[in-house]
Amino acid sequence: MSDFLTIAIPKGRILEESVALFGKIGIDCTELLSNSRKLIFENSEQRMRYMIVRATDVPTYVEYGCADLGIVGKDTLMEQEKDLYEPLDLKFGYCRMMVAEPVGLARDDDPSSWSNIRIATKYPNVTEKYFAGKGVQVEIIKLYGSIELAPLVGLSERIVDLVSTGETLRQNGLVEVETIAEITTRLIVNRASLKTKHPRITEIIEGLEKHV
Ligand SMILES: Nc1ncnc2c1ncn2[C@@H]1O[C@H](COP(=O)(O)OP(=O)(O)OP(=O)(O)O)[C@@H](O)[C@H]1O
Ligand SMILES: O=P(O)(O)OC[C@H]1O[C@H](OP(=O)(O)OP(=O)(O)O)[C@H](O)[C@@H]1O
Repeated sequence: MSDFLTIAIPKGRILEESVALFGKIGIDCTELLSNSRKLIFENSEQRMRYMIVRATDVPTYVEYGCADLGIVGKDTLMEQEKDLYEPLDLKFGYCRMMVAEPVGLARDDDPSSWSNIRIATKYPNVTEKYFAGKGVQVEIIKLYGSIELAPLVGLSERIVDLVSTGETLRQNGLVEVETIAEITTRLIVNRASLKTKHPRITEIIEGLEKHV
């Protein structure tokens, strides 16, 4: 079993592109698209295993070595700051991590006036670092989804969240204030696997590199 290479792939919005990308280098994990309740699949001929996990859990499985490789958004990596090797930007899943607020609020670009405001977000660590870097103290309210609701009902003044089409902001009367980071999907590798399974992992990295 230990000579198998295991890849952790996130369910959700980057699943299909991840499966398609691996397909281009001859790694067939289309079983992951089957909507079954099975969480791990094996291809013994190729000595490969694929596991399907929540996007936010991918770094944990890779850090502990349960998966040798993983696919995950840069937003998740920034938030978790785990000790992982991140060799490749896969260039899909593009979005931006933004500060946003209700439209029509007096927009004030002087960060010192932002002190003591409440910010709702799924990304408390990134948010804290970002505002600390500006010398601004904020109160962070951790949420798990539908972040755009928070300023509409008085839970926070601003939000930090991902924006891709901008439709969720628009439909909820919010506007972008500033960009924290541009986000894409990354390949991550367990540091020990990189040594013990070096040839196979290098082959995969070099193969993927040609298709991104
Ligand atoms: N508009 C977007 N909103 C959210 N994520 C996006 C968007 N566009 C691209 N992404 C990328 O897709 C990744 C996975 O998002 P997805 O919505 O599938 O999972 P999640 O709900 O964030 O995670 P989890 O299910 O673990 O809570 C994000 O981490 C981000 O890198
Ligand atoms: O700019 P847009 O294209 O509208 O995309 C942005 C929205 O998509 C994500 O939410 P998701 O769909 O993952 O749901 P969630 O709020 O439950 O996390 C993100 O958190 C925004 O709410």
